[in-house]
Amino acid sequence: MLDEAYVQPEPLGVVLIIGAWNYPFVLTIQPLIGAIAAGNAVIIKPSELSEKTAKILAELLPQYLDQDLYAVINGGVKETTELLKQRFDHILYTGNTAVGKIVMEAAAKHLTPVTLELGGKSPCYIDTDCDLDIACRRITWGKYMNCGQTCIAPDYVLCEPSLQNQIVQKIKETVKEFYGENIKESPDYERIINLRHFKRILNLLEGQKIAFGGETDEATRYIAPTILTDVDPEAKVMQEEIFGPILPIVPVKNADEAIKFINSREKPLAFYIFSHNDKLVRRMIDGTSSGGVTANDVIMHFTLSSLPFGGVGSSGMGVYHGKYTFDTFSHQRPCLLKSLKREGANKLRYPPNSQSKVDWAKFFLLKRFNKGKLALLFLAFLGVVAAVLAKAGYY
Ligand SMILES: NC(=O)C1=CN([C@@H]2O[C@H](COP(=O)(O)OP(=O)(O)OC[C@H]3O[C@@H](n4cnc5c(N)ncnc54)[C@H](O)[C@@H]3O)[C@@H](O)[C@H]2O)C=CC1
Ligand SMILES: CCCCCCCCCCCC(=O)O
Repeated sequence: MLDEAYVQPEPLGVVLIIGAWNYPFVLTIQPLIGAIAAGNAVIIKPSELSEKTAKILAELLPQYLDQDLYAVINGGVKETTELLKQRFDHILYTGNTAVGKIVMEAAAKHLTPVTLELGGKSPCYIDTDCDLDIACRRITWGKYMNCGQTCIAPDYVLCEPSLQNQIVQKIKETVKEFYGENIKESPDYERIINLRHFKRILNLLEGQKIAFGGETDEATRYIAPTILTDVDPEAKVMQEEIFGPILPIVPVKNADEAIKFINSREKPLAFYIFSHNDKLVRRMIDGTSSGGVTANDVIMHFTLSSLPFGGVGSSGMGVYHGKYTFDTFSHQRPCLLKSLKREGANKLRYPPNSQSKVDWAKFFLLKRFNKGKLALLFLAFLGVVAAVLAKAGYY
């Protein structure tokens, strides 16, 4: 009661931020802002795949930030491997799970804490009690934005079989509304980052029932917005994160089967539920685990700086965004400031021990938690009297 207790955040030291290519600016600058706010020095390693952004970051940042404290290092696997041999005070890595393990292993050698922003297959459940027009419009936006190369894009849809054809029809109409008759010509429809990823995504289409889309062009790395129906949970397209504009629909009997389906797989980065039924939404949230959730929309939880963003299990560890970025890059140092006075009150914890000391300790430490409201009030009153007496110098 008479001491001062507080938490003082302190900078960790030197932070390494390793970014990914799909949103190359935001995925480096957003953590950088929090790391600076928390008082750290930072090394940024942008993705070599988005080479133009990497180059611009290396050109621009030194013009605005102290070069001794904030450095941009560009390079690929060789350079990053070399960087990871150094001792950092925190590493925030965004990218695929396999490399996440490499980063964590390298960090472990120096006991460096890590935040791993990884990926996964984010499911999207559409309930029968739902405004399908709105649901499909929002899903179309979140799935085909950046050509499906978004870590929290809805990876696949789970719904009752009766909804499948309606969903295909409505997404088809929305694609036309968003990108026009000739999607290839739309300035709003992107391309796949490189040939390796283009071929990887094409490979996922093999043997699948294409209900919409499916057109591709290797020369421009174009893959049309595509929907697959009646997808077998064992199919290749259901084994890895798609990270491209392909939306498989896996029919399930009901919400319970959807929950079981989700829980039988690795924990996803995001989970989306579309339903008018609030109870069902809560039940599905309670019955599953994922990095984050948005109900009746997709992607949007990422945009709230009041919410922590991050994965769980194989979709990552640790969180950032808003104040959470500051916390991630700080040590929360608990401080208790006592005075050298009032030594009498401390006798209770010093030897020699006695039953009466134990009884008093129990009274102060344990019993107060078991008291009713009146007793608590009385204890609070006693506390105030004790404090006043102590202040007045009687203690
Ligand atoms: N949780 C999140 O916030 C986000 C997660 N992602 C996930 O990232 C994945 C896509 O990114 P990637 O293709 O991995 O991006 P990437 O190929 O750009 O790699 C990410 C970073 O890891 C570095 N790297 C690659 N191989 C390495 C190695 N062997 N050793 C050390 N460093 C290495 C790269 O230089 C790059 O800076 C998807 O799974 C996606 O879901 C993407 C964006 C956001
Ligand atoms: C108001 C609309 C704002 C849309 C922002 C979308 C940002 C998506 C970033 C997803 C994260 C990622 O894949 O790296």
